Amino acid sequence: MTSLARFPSRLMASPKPGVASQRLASLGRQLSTTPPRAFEVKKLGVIGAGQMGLGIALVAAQKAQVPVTLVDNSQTSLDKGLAFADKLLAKDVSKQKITEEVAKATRDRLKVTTQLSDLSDVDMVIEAVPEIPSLKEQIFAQLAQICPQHAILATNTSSISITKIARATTKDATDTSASSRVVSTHFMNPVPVQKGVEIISGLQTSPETLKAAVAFCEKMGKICSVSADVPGFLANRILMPYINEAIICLETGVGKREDIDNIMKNGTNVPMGPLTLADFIGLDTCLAIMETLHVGLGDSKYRPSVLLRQYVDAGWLGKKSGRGFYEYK
Ligand SMILES: NC(=O)c1ccc[n+]([C@@H]2O[C@H](COP(=O)([O-])OP(=O)(O)OC[C@H]3O[C@@H](n4cnc5c(N)ncnc54)[C@H](O)[C@@H]3O)[C@@H](O)[C@H]2O)c1
Repeated sequence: MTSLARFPSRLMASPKPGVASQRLASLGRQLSTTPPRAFEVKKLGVIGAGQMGLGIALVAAQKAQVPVTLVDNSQTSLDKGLAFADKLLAKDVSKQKITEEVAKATRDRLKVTTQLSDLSDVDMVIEAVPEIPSLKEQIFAQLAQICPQHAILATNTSSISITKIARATTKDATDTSASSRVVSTHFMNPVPVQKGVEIISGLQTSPETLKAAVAFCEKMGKICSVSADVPGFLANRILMPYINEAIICLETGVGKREDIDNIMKNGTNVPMGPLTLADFIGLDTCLAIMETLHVGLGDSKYRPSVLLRQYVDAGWLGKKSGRGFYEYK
């Protein structure tokens, strides 16, 4: 049996990938006209127990009601993540949003491990490790070996090329057996609250993989938007230059941090100002996305603010490190 013959044809990439816009239009047509396939995610793996991974694992366990294996290479992150999950579930019970039975069933579906090899029996994996291209590529190369040959391999990247991440699954670019199953499910922060998910296909991604990703996110109660694999996709192509400009305003003395946040919060009806939002997202993540936009689109208008880089150099990463543009206990 050839390596390709082992894989269901429904998960193979189209042999003739077109330009991003043509592909997006064609995927949109297929999404609306092709009947759903029988692919079902019965078990999920999530990699990275940070703010995004934990949220994805929790919502999948609660809303999609699937068992979740949560992997992190740091036991401290796993302990912290589970403690946070307990806190969120207890809060929902106390507010009568869910019953104690639902909270217990959700918690029982979460299993944690430090071993990536424990993902050998999942139908889908969602990776949420830091926004470092080489780290994601290294993980996807391993996932292609570890996960079952039908498993959807999704990344929560904010801005890195899905095509490039998919490329890391194989040394033979003509073998799309694993790369056709790579897709991006870009959840918004905080995952339990934000409804939107951006779904992005790489050049190798099969339409069936895209559909399966959309179906699972919908099962998690999310509303999907499909965008093309260009740096920043849709959400961060629009959001990050806004945050970066706010930081440049702080850097160049156009306004104080409170004034910058207050005018945007009270003037555009958003729940928080851009500097608070940057702290919430993580300044390292913001810098990584701006760098991807700057390099990937080759336009100086995406140059990261010098102050943003300095804050990251200082380890002032926002809420998660206790200090960013504001101080946190
Ligand atoms: N923070 C946001 O608002 C936001 C929003 C959407 C998407 N994202 C994206 O989600 C991803 C994760 O972001 P985050 O904010 O949750 O980061 P985070 O720093 O909060 O968490 C990352 C986790 O990954 C773990 N990790 C690091 N290396 C690992 C490895 N080799 N194997 C397993 N686990 C490893 C870390 O221990 C940590 O727990 C990034 O790609 C980011 O761009 C972030």
